[in-house]
Amino acid sequence: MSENVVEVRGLVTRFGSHTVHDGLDLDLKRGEILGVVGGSGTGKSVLLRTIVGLLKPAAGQVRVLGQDIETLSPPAREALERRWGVMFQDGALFSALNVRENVEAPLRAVPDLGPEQRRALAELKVSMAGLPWNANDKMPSDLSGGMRKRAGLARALALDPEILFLDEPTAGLDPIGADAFDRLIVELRDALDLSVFLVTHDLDTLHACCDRIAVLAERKVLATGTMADMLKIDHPWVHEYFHGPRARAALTTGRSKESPDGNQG
Ligand SMILES: Nc1ncnc2c1ncn2[C@@H]1O[C@H](COP(=O)(O)OP(=O)(O)OP(=O)(O)O)[C@@H](O)[C@H]1O
Repeated sequence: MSENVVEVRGLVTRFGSHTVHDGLDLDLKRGEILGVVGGSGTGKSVLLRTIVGLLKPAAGQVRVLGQDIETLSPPAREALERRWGVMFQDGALFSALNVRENVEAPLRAVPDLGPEQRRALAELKVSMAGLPWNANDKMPSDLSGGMRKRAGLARALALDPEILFLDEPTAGLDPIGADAFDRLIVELRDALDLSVFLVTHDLDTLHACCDRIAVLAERKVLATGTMADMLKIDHPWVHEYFHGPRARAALTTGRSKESPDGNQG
């Protein structure tokens, strides 16, 4: 039986009187890429932010790598937080730091790591994220959208995480850049034994990367399963999403899991 690296049980999240999740259950299994989909405003990003401890649930439990972040002492919480990396939608880079310095930022929390080692590790992650060597010295404002996302990914990989959280990694990328990013995610999962929680609207990404899909609707996870399972679900939004014109286009022209390795975008 595969181990769950994230377990969400009976989650309730609220902003004032607005209930976003009401009794939501979800698992992320070790080694899988889980695609989290749902209509706009269904709470995909809020779920991600709650799992990584940036938002406090109103009720329910979130366990990551077997631990409930809410119950941990500050040092234990920091130690747990180092075991995952998060890539936010816009890369969330520090605008006053160059790419290398952005990736070095989380490494500053590691004791006994000197400046030279920190620099070398950061440059390694920049290269693993598929950026050219000369990107290290560039400022975020000098990067294309795709390069900013890769820099955000490099920073998420800085501490050798076990879990990678990605919020809409291909949003705003052209199809070739998005295709390359999908392949990079799969390559990194395979090479680094990552478990990946991937929020997306991109049907091509679901086809190309995801082992399982979780659909958020009606304030909970309405269904989880493979793409084949999703195609059988008789719920109006799920049916429209997975059988609509864009879904058909993704099926016929989309990025297949079996595609040969590509270039960076
Ligand atoms: N900090 C906040 N304060 C108040 N409401 C919030 C806050 N963050 C999110 N919300 C609300 O929670 C709901 C879920 O937001 P969330 O960003 O998780 O949606 P989403 O599913 O990721 O949407 P999208 O696909 O459009 O990115 C929305 O109604 C949003 O307005």
